[in-house]
Amino acid sequence: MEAKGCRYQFRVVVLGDATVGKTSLLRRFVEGAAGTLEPEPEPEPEAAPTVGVEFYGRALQLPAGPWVKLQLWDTAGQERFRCMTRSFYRNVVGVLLVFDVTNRKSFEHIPDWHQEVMATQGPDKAVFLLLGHKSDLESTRCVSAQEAEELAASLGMAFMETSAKKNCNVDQAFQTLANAIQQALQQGDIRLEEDWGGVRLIKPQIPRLPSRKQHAGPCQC
Ligand SMILES: Nc1nc2c(ncn2[C@@H]2O[C@H](COP(=O)(O)OP(=O)(O)OP(=O)(O)O)[C@@H](O)[C@H]2O)c(=O)[nH]1
Repeated sequence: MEAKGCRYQFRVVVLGDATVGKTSLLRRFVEGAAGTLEPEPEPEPEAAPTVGVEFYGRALQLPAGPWVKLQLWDTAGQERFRCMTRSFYRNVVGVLLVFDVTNRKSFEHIPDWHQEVMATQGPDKAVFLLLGHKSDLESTRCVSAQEAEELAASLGMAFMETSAKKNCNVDQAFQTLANAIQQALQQGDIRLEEDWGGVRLIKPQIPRLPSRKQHAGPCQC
């Protein structure tokens, strides 16, 4: 992950039901940055379910100027891993809540995911963004953008639609979340705290000058 020149590290968790596309979204975002020659690589059709938590990273430049390092935690959507994934909620500043626009149940579970994080973190610690994923599957869609927007508004967050398959809005989603975190920091809604890993300030590395021989000054004898 590019760290040079980064001023902050934001820790972000991606949550949502199994198979909504969390891993594909993250991979698209991270691998997109590596400059692949294929403009539209297909998400792996037989993508294996995430076991526990996996980590990704990418640096982003904020419109205000500074670079941020995004540390991204991909969680397993399956219920049997919930105990493990829950332990990661406290130390995040950003949460992407993902549902699949063709899977009604995954949309209905969004308030539960939101509540899980709130119960661990308390209010005002994290910035949330709701994502309706697989927007390329228009013919089998069963959640409209309007009702998703209404849910997002009722939970106090923004909403976007994404597709890893078509590479639609993927970078924009992470950029939107990072900008909102930066604004919350600037306005003092989120504060840096020593024992909290959500936001870390990255101190610029000052190059060490070669040590010079110490002169003891004029001889005293
Ligand atoms: N059509 C379409 N399919 C997608 C998209 N993103 C992911 N998929 C497919 O959805 C399935 C599940 O994707 P994953 O990324 O493994 O989903 P997940 O949410 O990480 O799943 P868990 O690890 O079990 O929680 C795979 O078959 C992907 O190829 C997308 O944008 N469009």
